[in-house]
Amino acid sequence: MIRITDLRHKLLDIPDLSLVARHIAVIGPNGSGKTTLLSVCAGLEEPKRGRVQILGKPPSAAKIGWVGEFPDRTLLFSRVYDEIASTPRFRHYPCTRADELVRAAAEAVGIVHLLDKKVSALSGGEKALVGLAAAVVDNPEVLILDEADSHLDAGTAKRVHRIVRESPAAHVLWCTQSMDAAAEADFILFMDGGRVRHHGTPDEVFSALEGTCFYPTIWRLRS
Ligand SMILES: Nc1ncnc2c1ncn2[C@@H]1O[C@H](COP(=O)(O)OP(=O)(O)OP(=O)(O)O)[C@@H](O)[C@H]1O
Repeated sequence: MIRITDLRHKLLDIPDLSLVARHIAVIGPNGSGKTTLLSVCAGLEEPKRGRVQILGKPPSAAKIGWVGEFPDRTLLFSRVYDEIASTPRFRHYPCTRADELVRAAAEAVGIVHLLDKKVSALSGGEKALVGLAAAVVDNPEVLILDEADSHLDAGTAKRVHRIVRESPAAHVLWCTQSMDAAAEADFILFMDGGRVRHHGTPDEVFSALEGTCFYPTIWRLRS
């Protein structure tokens, strides 16, 4: 469970929210607080007031895989292999185990051909895939992705959605501007002005958003 209690931080104002669903999409207009909420849940920002508990622990104690909105700002190593290997190496895994994990993550994300490349030579979408491989390499308890699909072509985005859906993480907290992707989540948070304005299943949330630009295109076409 992800439990939010009396959270006040920057523009966020979320009195009480318990999230038990596995695949949770966070949607809402620009500047509504999605990234801020994900950053607090990932333990990257300490809230001014209130708290977030991830699986009964503070975020800093949970095993979290994080993919930021701007991979250029979050990838630290010059070689793709070293970026994906950073978590197993920080955890002092034996070299052979770290190598197995890196190759399995690269295989799952479809970037084995990039392993020996320099990160600086990659496209934006390739960097996003490297960030995803680095986030899933050591089977995080919770996977948090901030618009990880925004740089990707439609086919690659579909593959990423599948990887994320099939991830063994207890929760995937996923911010996206693709309402069609959000429609496949188990649970949706719709944010506006730092508050959670709607939450529930895709049916519940999107029925409240019918007639707005947040209604999924695939749903509009089928009706
Ligand atoms: N200390 C603060 N107090 C109140 N609001 C703040 C503070 N710091 C930043 N903000 C506002 O928070 C908003 C940024 O929120 P955030 O990046 O979480 O939004 P977002 O929903 O992820 O947006 P986008 O879809 O554009 O990525 C901005 O409008 C910014 O001005």
